[in-house]
Amino acid sequence: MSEGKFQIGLIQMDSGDQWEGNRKAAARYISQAAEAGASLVIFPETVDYIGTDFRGSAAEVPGPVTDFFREQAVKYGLYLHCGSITERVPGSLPKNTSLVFGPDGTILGRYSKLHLFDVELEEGPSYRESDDVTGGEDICLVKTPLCTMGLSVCYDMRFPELYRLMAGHGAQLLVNCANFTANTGKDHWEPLLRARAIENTCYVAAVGQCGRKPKFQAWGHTMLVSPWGEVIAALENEPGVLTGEIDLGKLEQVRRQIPSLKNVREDVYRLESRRMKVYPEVM
Ligand SMILES: O=C([O-])CC(=O)C(=O)O
Repeated sequence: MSEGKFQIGLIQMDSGDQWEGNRKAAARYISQAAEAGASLVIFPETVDYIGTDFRGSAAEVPGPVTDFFREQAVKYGLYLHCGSITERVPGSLPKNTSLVFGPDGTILGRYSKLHLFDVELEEGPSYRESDDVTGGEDICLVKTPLCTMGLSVCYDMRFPELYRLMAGHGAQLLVNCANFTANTGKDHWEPLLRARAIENTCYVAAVGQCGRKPKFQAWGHTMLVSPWGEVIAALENEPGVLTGEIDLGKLEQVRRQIPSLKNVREDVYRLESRRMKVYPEVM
């Protein structure tokens, strides 16, 4: 790995309702990503379970499911974002929670999906994620020796203020782990990802679920986008590993050309975060 450059491995999964099968697939893909030289591996949303009983499947975080990911991070000596897990929350609905592990197994960051997918589509079912899940409370930035990551999950992608806040606080890589619907994804997925990359001059790593889910067809199309907005690499709708290079030198080059993060008119308008957590926690 040369200065400011590293390989990232994005793992597109077709998770079902059996953790054992999902775990075996995850183990296989992570070994492929490590073999391809990835220093950071990222999984998609609800990696451990996709079925009809999210509440029943909820697990402790950290707990046995996330222990698997921690062990894999240590085994291969890499940074690992576990996608998200349905987190059991005593006395409340579960949360949709991500953990980031360091190569020594330390938890470096924790984020729960803020925006819940409560929508009515004309040509498709309606979704009420808030019937099953409760939203998180904090924005999450994770500083690692590789880069600074801003975390998000799926529908969060439609809320540009979240990403601008994370970029304004130092994010270089905006991560979205998703289980996007094909109905919306065919028109919205790529434009949203490229817009978040361009407007924030950040890399975007968006890691999807693929295949048929109980309520919808998942869109897949895991994608790595450059700070200039180019699609560096993408998958279609099969499970697998997408690898690509993150080059912070290129990011700086784009920011020198288009310093939009600096050209903000704070005298006219201002975005404010009430709850920003920066990991390792310094605030
Ligand atoms: O499932 C989600 O959270 C988001 C999604 O498909 C969309 O925004 O179209």
